[in-house]
Amino acid sequence: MEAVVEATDLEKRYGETTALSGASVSVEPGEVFSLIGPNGAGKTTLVRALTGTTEPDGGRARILGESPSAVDRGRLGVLPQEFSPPARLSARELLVYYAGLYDDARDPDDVLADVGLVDAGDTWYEDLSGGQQRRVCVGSALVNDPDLLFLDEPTTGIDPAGRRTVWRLIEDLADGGTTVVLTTHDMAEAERLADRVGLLADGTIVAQGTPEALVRDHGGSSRLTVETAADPDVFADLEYAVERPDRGRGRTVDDAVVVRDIDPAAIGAVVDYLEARDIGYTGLSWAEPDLEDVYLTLADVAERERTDRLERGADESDLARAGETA
Ligand SMILES: Nc1ncnc2c1ncn2[C@@H]1O[C@H](COP(=O)(O)OP(=O)(O)OP(=O)(O)O)[C@@H](O)[C@H]1O
Repeated sequence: MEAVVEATDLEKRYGETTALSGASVSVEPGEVFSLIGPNGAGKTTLVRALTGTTEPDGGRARILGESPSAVDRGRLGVLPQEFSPPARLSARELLVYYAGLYDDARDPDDVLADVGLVDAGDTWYEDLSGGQQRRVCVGSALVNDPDLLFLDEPTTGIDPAGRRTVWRLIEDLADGGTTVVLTTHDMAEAERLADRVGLLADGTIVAQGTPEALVRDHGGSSRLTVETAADPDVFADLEYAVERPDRGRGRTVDDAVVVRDIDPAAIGAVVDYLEARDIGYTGLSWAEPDLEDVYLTLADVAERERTDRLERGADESDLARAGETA
């Protein structure tokens, strides 16, 4: 089956900044594909290159079998990260307005219901809460019942209940065959919605796969977190690896330790160990690795590689300068 989204080696530079450095991604019909990655990794730029709002400097992008700028706009839905509709139109009027841009649009009231805003339909956009505003924006990307939907951080600023409304909406769309590409910083969102996840770092996809495969390959081991100020050394006689929790980028916390690769059935033995040695603790929690662990591990590796590259670059230019003056 032909991919609905096909990006090959996309490059994009803004002056000195490289936003995309060979990003390749392929999304199958009906898939929900989530792009995750640190701030500035290039997610929005990739979405913009794929939706025809920015022209890449290199590589090739195709969506729905066409170049992004040539694709039938009636088949495409786009929610940009920054989107400011007219402030003095009500939620309903905005959806009516956007629906009017298409020949065969959905009933705006149905869209209003889908995004959970029937009660706020007559409120001016500027008087809606931030989360309600974002939901109207999500609705505006759906009015044409697109075959392919790009959502750039759709749930940012939306409260937990509203976020679930949007998640269910995306799930229903996917069940109905819509292909969805979404960017998010919410790992629970990616894990719940995405068939596949692509982690973008430094303008390139450093890992992609189903959430399960990514967790298996990069998530590390299960962990038992013990909230204690005790030094990890006091756990030396325990038959498990014990360390301070890593909060990413080399940062650790000092009021907890993590017991690695431990079966839930063995938690009792750890409690016995703590009690026998009179080691004070205020809580215990066990967790399997998840997408957040994958994210923290891979983003950390990418960041270290970037720093190394920058340092090597600085060394090389120092050498070149030294060569010039010699
Ligand atoms: N129009 C622009 N002009 C100049 N630089 C830009 C422009 N758009 C993006 N950039 C730069 O390109 C890089 C990638 O930005 P991009 O917005 O794609 O990242 P992102 O992964 O979406 O980040 P975030 O998670 O913060 O939304 C950043 O360094 C950004 O500053």
